[in-house]
Amino acid sequence: MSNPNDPFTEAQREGLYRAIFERRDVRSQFLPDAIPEEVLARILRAAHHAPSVGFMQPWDFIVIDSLAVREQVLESFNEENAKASENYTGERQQTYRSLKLQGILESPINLCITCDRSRGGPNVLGRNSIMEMDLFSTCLAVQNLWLAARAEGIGVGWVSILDQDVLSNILQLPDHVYPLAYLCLGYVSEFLEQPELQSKGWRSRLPLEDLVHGNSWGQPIAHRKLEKHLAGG
Ligand SMILES: Cc1cc2c(cc1C)N(C[C@H](O)[C@H](O)[C@H](O)COP(=O)(O)O)c1[nH]c(=O)[nH]c(=O)c1N2
Repeated sequence: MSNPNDPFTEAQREGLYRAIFERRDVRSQFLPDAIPEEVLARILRAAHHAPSVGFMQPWDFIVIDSLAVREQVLESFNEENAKASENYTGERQQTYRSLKLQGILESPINLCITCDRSRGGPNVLGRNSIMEMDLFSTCLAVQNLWLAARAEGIGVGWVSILDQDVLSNILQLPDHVYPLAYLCLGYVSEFLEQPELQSKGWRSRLPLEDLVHGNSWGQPIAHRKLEKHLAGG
């Protein structure tokens, strides 16, 4: 049992922040190398230790290595991606079409993290007014997995350009189970230094100092001397 007054050592803190800042969404850099079972088990355990509303633990993890299943998912991606590209015109559309937004076949494992909306019965502590809390909890499992994978040298890419009903059908999910995150996992040739959407000129990181407000929307926080520490994104 760890002592609550026992802070992490500097090296432990650095490791945690390294995972946070060097985590990337991966789609172009996957290697075909298999992920050892014990490593996969470790990152799944990290996901399972996420916080959840009422300790509901609404997640399941569908580990997909079947090429046939992945090809069906890719077909849904291609359809939805073609529609998405129609949201843009001109140069922006060309840039959109040049982006690689999934690594479904290149990665050795796909993982669907689902949210069982009925787990624990109809009354879940903390999910009485805001019913989406189970979905938010499942997102935290995704983030835990993403960070643990980074620490293991494994890249993760989230593919959301999918029709969720088609995906549910492919994976034969029951009605009360929501396919929250479709992820591609694998070792990588490199972790990019910055988000691929930034390096490809699609969108940049916003300045953190513009996003932190004092007391109410738009109020400066200068009086807290916090502002000078926020510069640098
Ligand atoms: C809920 C959700 C859904 C998606 C994503 C992320 C999240 C959180 N991202 C990845 C996204 O583009 C990426 O996280 C940002 O561009 C920031 O880059 P890094 O994750 O820091 O590398 C993503 N990327 C992609 O290529 N195809 C996709 O369908 C999606 N979908």
